[in-house]
Amino acid sequence: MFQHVEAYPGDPILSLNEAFGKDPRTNKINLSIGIYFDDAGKIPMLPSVRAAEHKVVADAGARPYLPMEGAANFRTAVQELLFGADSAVVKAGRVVTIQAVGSSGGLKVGGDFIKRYFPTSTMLVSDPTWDNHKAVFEGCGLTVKTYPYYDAATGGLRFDAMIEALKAAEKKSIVLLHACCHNPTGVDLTQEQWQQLVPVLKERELIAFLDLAYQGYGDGIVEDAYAVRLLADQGLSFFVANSFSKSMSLYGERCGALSVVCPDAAQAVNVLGQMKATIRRNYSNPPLHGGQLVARVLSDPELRPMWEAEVVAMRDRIQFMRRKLHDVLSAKLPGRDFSYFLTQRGMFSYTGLTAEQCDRLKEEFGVYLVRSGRMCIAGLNTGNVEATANAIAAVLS
Ligand SMILES: Cc1[nH+]cc(COP(=O)(O)O)c(/C=N/[C@@H](CC(=O)O)C(=O)O)c1O
Repeated sequence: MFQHVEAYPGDPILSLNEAFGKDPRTNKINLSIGIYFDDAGKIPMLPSVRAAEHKVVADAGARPYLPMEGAANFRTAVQELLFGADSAVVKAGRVVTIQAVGSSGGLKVGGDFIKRYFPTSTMLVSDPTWDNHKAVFEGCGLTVKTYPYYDAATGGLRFDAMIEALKAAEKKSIVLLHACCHNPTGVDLTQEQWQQLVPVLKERELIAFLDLAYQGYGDGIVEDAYAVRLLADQGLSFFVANSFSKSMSLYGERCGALSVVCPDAAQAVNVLGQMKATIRRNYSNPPLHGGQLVARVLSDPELRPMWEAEVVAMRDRIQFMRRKLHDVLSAKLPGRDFSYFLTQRGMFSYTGLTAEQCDRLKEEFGVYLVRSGRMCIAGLNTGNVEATANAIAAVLS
């Protein structure tokens, strides 16, 4: 019956993380999956989220289906977080926001919507990009191609090449852009470069699809929404998927959203309607609990500042570990340049380590990086940074 079903090779990130979990070594170090671990190596339950959960559980009652588009309080809170409390596009009724099953669900719903209404459009993603972007959008039936992005020679951005490629892109191409904290490279556009990108998007009638999975891990919660607010202020229509997995440490609660900025309120009504239909065809309606935690944290005057301070602390700890690893490695291998750990931002750094070197790190030292050479800095802590540096020094020597 299923003889033709081929074996699953595993996911480059999630299956590696599962392998880490099964690894019996007590000195193993997980720098693979994009999860924030605290200095004790644990996934935190943020105090603001715990307090919200107490309130939500105290008020909890029946568990009805949510509307296809999700809970109204969640959707409103997301719009304020992404676009700002005084957003003109929100006030004009031009923004559609749906609650999704993680931002992965938002990407999928967005991809299905695009396939139906822009059937000949190509999806352009950065080279490289998050491992699952290509799979999600190809799963929607879209053709996925890349635009130049990462400069392996400098550890930075090939901005000119990126712009040239987008200037040559077919009209109505969809351009996937990481709003901040690029995965896997940690290399972001500057605000000036975002400003230079806008006229190219307009001239070529390109449709931006922003992925904002790490809001707060770059420069700050508001600062990391810069690209979203710039494109909205500049009158562009675009998509933005956002996640609370990392910013609220709610990974397994699957809390994300998809927003679409439309040209006018009338079109927004129909876009919302067809988003609902697309959701119904995918998973019918989103989960209740996690979204209510998010809505409570974002809207509660006591919990919101608590959460914002918690995000600062997570960002600062990652920055501290970036500096620590840079210093320890530089001391061990003085001739090598590890400055990319300091210039790259957010949760990841692109180490330039080969797949074979990553294999050695895992097999010989129990240090897990994604085979692309991506390192999740948030997996580093004061207890494992020396061992990590020793392992990297060994495979580089
Ligand atoms: C850019 C990006 N977008 C979306 C997601 C999915 O987020 P969620 O809201 O939980 O559905 C992730 C997750 N990335 C990490 C985990 C994973 O691969 O699923 C990672 O890159 O390790 C991203 O890195």
